[in-house]
Amino acid sequence: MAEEKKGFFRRLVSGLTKTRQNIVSGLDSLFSGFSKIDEDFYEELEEILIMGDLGVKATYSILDDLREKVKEQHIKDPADCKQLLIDSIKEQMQIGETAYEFENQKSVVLVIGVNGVGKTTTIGKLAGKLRGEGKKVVIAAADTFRAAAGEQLKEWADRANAEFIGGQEGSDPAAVVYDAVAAAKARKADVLLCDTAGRLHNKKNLMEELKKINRVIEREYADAYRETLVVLDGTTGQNALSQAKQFAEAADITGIVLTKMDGTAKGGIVVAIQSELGIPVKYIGVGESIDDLQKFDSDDFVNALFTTEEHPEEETE
Ligand SMILES: Nc1nc2c(ncn2[C@@H]2O[C@H](COP(=O)(O)OP(=O)(O)OP(=O)(O)O)[C@@H](O)[C@H]2O)c(=O)[nH]1
Repeated sequence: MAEEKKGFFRRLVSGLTKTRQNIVSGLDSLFSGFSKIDEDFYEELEEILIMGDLGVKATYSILDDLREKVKEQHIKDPADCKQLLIDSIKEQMQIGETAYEFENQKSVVLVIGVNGVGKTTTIGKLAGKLRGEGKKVVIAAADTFRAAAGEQLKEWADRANAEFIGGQEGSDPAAVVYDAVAAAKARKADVLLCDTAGRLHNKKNLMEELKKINRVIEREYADAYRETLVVLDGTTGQNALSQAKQFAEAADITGIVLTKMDGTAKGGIVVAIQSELGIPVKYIGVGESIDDLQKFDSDDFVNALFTTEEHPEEETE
């Protein structure tokens, strides 16, 4: 278990290389370049956090908290601020215990996201993870807007050895979910993963579609635990934050999956998303292969971001 956690942290650190270089190299020169903690110091820190995509709101809260800590503890040397800053970022992201109950009981997971964010890949990875734990998984291709999306999803379902239920292009997504629920019941599945639409330019249709799907699940599969995950592309920075806000208006989101965290210098967006929206980031994608989906832990994330080792051998605690 400890070995597993170590490997996991190492992968997280290497996945976050670009984000880490972006934020931490700036901070290192700030901490070593300033001889005292003055307004210029705070101004530069503000700029680094904003450029790192932590978002304006989270940045200001972190700065306020840091100023207070510096004052209370009579800190004079900028270098002594580093740990305080790490603590402030961690505190900013605290939104209570993140629950993964759907993994351990009969459940339906609706996965929402606009095209190209990594929705299909995420469902495939999640299916692979659950199958690895011996769970029975059914995947429903209820995003019937694009036939190619269904084909891709089927490939992932085959790879993960999960049951696949699809529909014709343009068919009713709720009908696909209906069929998938029937299949899940017949096979006594543990988790039903539903790929659903994410056409944000037509929020009213999206809301109607999700409502219809929800009605089918409530009627046909009332005893299943419900989870609604929004998939966001981490490389899109602030745009991901605004997508999350819009989806939160259209559905009861229970968690967020942030993908492509390995390919971006904008990983700081996870701080903005979690602290501004109060919706837990449950998983992050740090690569394209089936085991590149990790449960998100904000303390591990901040530790990985600030680690100075390229290949850490140590666990975080
Ligand atoms: N590096 C990296 N690439 C990812 C990750 N997740 C997804 N991708 C890649 O992003 C691209 C889009 O992923 P898809 O899963 O097809 O995205 P989608 O949201 O289903 O898009 P549509 O099929 O167009 O609806 C693919 O090339 C994936 O391999 C990740 O965590 N890291």
